[in-house]
Amino acid sequence: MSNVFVVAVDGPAGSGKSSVSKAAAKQLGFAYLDTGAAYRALAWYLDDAGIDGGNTALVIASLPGFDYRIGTDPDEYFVLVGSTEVTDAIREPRISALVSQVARVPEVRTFVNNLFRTIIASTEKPGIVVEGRDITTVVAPDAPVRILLTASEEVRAARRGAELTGDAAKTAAEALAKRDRADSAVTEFMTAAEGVYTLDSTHLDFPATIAAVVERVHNGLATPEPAHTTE
Ligand SMILES: Nc1ncnc2c1ncn2[C@@H]1O[C@H](COP(=O)(O)OP(=O)(O)OP(=O)(O)O)[C@@H](O)[C@H]1O
Ligand SMILES: Nc1ccn([C@@H]2O[C@H](COP(=O)(O)O)[C@@H](O)[C@H]2O)c(=O)n1
Repeated sequence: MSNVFVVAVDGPAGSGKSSVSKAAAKQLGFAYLDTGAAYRALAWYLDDAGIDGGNTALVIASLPGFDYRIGTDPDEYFVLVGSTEVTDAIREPRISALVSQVARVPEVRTFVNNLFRTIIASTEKPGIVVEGRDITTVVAPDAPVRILLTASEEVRAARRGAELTGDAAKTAAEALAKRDRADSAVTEFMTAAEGVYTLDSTHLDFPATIAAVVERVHNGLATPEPAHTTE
């Protein structure tokens, strides 16, 4: 049984899950697991093979051949499908537009969740920050620190838009809202589940958001596990 300290972070698209989680993991000396990358890599793999991601039977049949690896060192992040590095390719708007239809397939979710649990259990660092949409509720509901990282849709769109210019910014904002709508039909990440702390970064800058996550972890580390009693 692994003693790794799990920090579970969920939230909508563009809420800062990956950038904040990665930075927090670096500060804490923890590993970092980006779960969205697995869904993105599967969407890339299907697209590359010319398989329609909307064809559920074909998607399920493709799972045994999906050879996926991800780096969990926050300083050396990479994503591999077979021997192909897809770290950047899976961020392309084309893949973002395809990913939700793959993520809605229950067999896909079971497949990747098993992968995530294996990765978490084999972490060699004292802790791991795991981010996605259903980490606080499905993948690691018993994590000692569970956070729903959110921000208003306008602020998330503006932050994404700041990475782009002109029409690309508008298109990205629309794509972000569309993806949240599709993903919301499958997982609940707009409202925190019971016991999950909501961190709203709408009015927080990047360093303050990271500090808020790190502080929760320090508090969690300082809180002893409840004593087991025998009757
Ligand atoms: N508190 C913050 N203040 C300002 N910018 C922020 C803040 N948090 C995150 N950002 C910026 O917002 C953008 C989106 O963040 P990020 O890519 O980490 O989101 P995400 O939730 O992982 O998105 P996705 O689900 O689409 O992968 C990035 O440019 C990031 O640097
Ligand atoms: N736990 C998760 C994580 C992700 N998804 C799906 O993957 C897509 C990409 O995720 P990003 O975090 O990289 O934006 C996301 O839009 C979801 O469709 C998921 O279902 N569960």
